Amino acid sequence: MPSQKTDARPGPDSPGNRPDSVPNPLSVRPPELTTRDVLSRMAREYLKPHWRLAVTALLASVVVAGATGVLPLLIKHALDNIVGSDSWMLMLVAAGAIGATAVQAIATYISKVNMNTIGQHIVATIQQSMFARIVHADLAWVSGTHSGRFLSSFLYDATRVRDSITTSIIDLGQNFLTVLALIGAMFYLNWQLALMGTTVIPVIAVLVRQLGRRTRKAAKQGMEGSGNLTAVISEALSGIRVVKAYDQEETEIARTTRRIMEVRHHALRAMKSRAMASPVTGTLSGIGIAAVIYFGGRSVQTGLLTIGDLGGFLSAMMLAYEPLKKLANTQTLMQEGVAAAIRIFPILDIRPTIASPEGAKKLEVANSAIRFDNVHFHYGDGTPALNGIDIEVPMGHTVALVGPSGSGKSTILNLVPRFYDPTTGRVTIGGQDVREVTLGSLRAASSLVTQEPFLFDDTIKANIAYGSPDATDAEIEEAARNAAAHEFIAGLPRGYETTVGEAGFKLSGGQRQRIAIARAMLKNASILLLDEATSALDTASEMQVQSALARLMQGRTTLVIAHRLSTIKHAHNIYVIDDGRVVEQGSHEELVAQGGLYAELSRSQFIEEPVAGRAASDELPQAVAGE
Ligand SMILES: Nc1ncnc2c1ncn2[C@@H]1O[C@H](COP(=O)(O)OP(=O)(O)OP(=O)(O)O)[C@@H](O)[C@H]1O
Repeated sequence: MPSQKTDARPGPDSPGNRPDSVPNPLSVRPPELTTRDVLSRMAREYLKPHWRLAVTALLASVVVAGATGVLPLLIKHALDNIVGSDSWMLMLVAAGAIGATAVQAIATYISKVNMNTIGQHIVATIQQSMFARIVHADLAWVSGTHSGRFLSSFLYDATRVRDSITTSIIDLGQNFLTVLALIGAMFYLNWQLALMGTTVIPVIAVLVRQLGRRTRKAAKQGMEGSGNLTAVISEALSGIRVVKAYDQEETEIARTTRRIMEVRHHALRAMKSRAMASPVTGTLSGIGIAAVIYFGGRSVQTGLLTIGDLGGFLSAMMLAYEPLKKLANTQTLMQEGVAAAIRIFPILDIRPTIASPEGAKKLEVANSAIRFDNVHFHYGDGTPALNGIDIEVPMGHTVALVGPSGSGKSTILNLVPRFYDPTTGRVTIGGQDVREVTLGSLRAASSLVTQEPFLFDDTIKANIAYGSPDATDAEIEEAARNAAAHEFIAGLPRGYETTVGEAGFKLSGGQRQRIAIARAMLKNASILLLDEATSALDTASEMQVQSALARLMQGRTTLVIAHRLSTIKHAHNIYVIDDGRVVEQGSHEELVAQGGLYAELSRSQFIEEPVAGRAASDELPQAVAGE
């Protein structure tokens, strides 16, 4: 489980002070891919697995196109036979028209159902693989990106990719073939008129291509805007208490409104260039039809064409108008899909650097002693956090990390389960480099209890059993008893089946802590990583949490970040960290006697504690050390 503290780090949380736009790794990547690259990758990854459905849809499209292409010829015969008064032939032509439209309807149904089936598979596949990539990605990458942006990619970008793939098959396939069949019919009826009527098509193609480019740009900006919008909304909602406490509702509304307006602006631009496709196609087709009416009409008058030829020809042109318009829209829709895919691909391409090396063995936990050997570490942005750390936690011992805020304590803790890897130096457990064992066995060997434990929106039972899916009810209850949580859980209306609500909101801080301790109890790992709670629990609650922790520490190799020195007086060893270095180490008494940083911290806390009403917790250190 990622440390809450680390995740919460980006950005100060004082409202009104934040930049309007948080850097977004999803948009920072330059879109160096061409439309062709994107389309061929989309086809390879999403269409290929469903090629049978796609081929059936395409065959159905050929039938639709063929049946549509026959209609102008039937109209020609109908008109010629009206003039020639052949009622038998007329009936036959009418029957033919019914047959052609019926075939067209059935084939359209088949192609639509197939393509929509593919479309749903595509969305599900994209969302599934995106989520898997994000969950497996390095913590540094995930915590550097606002979750709202992932949500926007999940919800909007994935469906846009689906739409562009399904549309390109239906429209490019069916409409293109239909237009082709109708052009064929025109040439069959009269090639000179056909040449005249189709000269507008290349002009339409060029103009529509231009519009497609504009749509893609607007769509890309719109998607980035949607990402920013989901980010600000989810941030405002998750920090709603701070928003209210600082009376910043209006600021948040204004910030979100700016984002909404931005999205609206881009959506309108995309819509306008998309909407332009229809009038462009319509006007140019109209010019073509007008030319055919005039010159075709003249040919009928001079006897070069029959009335059927002209009627059939005009109906072919009219029938071509709708698919031509859709074909024009396809270009813009496809460009929206390309823009969405360009945002999705970087997520799908994430390869975690923190992973099990090939052929790695499982961690042997018979000896769970932890060692940090000359560990240096800096974060991705270059911030040096650790400068040559040497720490030893003998098996079964409790070692505490103490130091001013920002000195590097959490960073040290995060290196044990490999949330991050040292820049140089190494971390070992029982002599095994943590980078050389399987990640699964490493994470299974340790339990992490954070300052503000995260609870899922699920039952208390499921929260305790998180990470121990095979635990029986009796084991869950035993863990809760050891964590001093059973009593309050049993007092809840639905006991262990009570849902804790979004992020455990309905429970008190101390109760949440004890559920997290029960979770760690149940996991029963030999290493315990503890970021001690600083939140002001009331004295009774704090005593319960502390005694639960003391039981949890018993017999485990424990590395604890101590914010309150009274609780670690009896730790086996205390390391004082300052500016990413170990500046002092020893027992509480030794460190106090040294008169250094620890003694200073100790003095300041001694002065503050009675004020904070925490005198009672001084009774606890013996229990906390688990001795
Ligand atoms: N994700 C991060 N990206 C960049 N810098 C970070 C990140 N997390 C921590 N830092 C920086 O690394 C240094 C050490 O931070 P760390 O959280 O380890 O300190 P800490 O001793 O645990 O502080 P505190 O007691 O306030 O929790 C600080 O300068 C901090 O600003």
